[in-house]
Amino acid sequence: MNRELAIDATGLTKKFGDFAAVSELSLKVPEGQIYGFLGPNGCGKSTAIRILTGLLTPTKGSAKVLGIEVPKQAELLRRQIGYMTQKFSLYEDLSVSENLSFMAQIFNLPRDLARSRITELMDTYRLNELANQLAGTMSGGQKQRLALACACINKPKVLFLDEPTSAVDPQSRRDFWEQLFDLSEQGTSILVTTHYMDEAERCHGLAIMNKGWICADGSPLGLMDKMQANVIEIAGNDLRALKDRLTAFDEVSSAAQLGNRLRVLIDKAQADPIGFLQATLGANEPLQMEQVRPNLEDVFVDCTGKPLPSSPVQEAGK
Ligand SMILES: Nc1ncnc2c1ncn2[C@@H]1O[C@H](COP(=O)(O)OP(=O)(O)OP(=O)(O)O)[C@@H](O)[C@H]1O
Repeated sequence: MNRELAIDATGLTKKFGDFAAVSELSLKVPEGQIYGFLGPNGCGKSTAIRILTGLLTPTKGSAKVLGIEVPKQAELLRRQIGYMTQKFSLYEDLSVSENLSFMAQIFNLPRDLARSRITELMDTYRLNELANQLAGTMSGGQKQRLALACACINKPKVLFLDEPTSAVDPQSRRDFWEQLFDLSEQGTSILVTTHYMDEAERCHGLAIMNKGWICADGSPLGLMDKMQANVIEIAGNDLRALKDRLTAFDEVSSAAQLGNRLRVLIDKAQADPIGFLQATLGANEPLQMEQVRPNLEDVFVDCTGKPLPSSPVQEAGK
């Protein structure tokens, strides 16, 4: 095992009956990095995380997290990781300090150590003034801070965060990411699922999943550079009709309106995308076209709109 990898998964597959929720997933997360896990709803991100945390047994494949094999050594691993799920994993009828004390008990922290750790976490995550408030009465942002504090009670070396920012405002999300970078600097490796492209851009590395398969993996900049489509923005009138016309062509993988512009993804096999569009639309249309830099949303749309690889697992299950 390469000790510089916090997560090292190869060929993980999870089937529920005949349905493969995760197919041949390989994922390498270097120690200390924040790795983003993206993909459409239902593509298998949470299932993959549940396998990596040792909560779910894969149908096929193996993974090592911190050098510990899952699911074989799941109990050993659980003491060294933190897991925050998308539905806040808090006890709503317990106060802030009671939630933290309860987590400390689950991890069998000695009483003195628990006390000092809880004090430290209440300071770090600005929970002191809320110590006696019931978790169920807190705002989304406050609950999120408490959930992160709870997930960190055992000073985890790897943190798994499943859509941790789905219920919080932009400022709270920003603060949350600053806290993740503090943790990363202290050596914690983080795998975080998100549907927000601004969050994805902050990650050191990204894996994008589609229908159980990883369809792209790399740094945000690397993924944008490698994208298999050029991006053209078209300004003009009647963009809804234009969109319908363009998406009928195989070369156009996506067209989406942004204000008074249409953002069009055109297969890189077309060496001259603007020339292609002009020829396609005819010379008498007064349209302004400009080739622009791809962003991560383009990468996401391009990658999740592609056909899936043929799956030996799915074929075997037929
Ligand atoms: N225990 C289960 N039994 C049967 N099917 C399941 C089970 N758990 C997950 N699935 C299915 O596996 C697929 C992947 O689900 P998963 O929750 O991993 O997706 P996700 O990428 O995390 O989605 P989201 O972004 O919406 O949270 C879905 O089709 C889901 O219905």
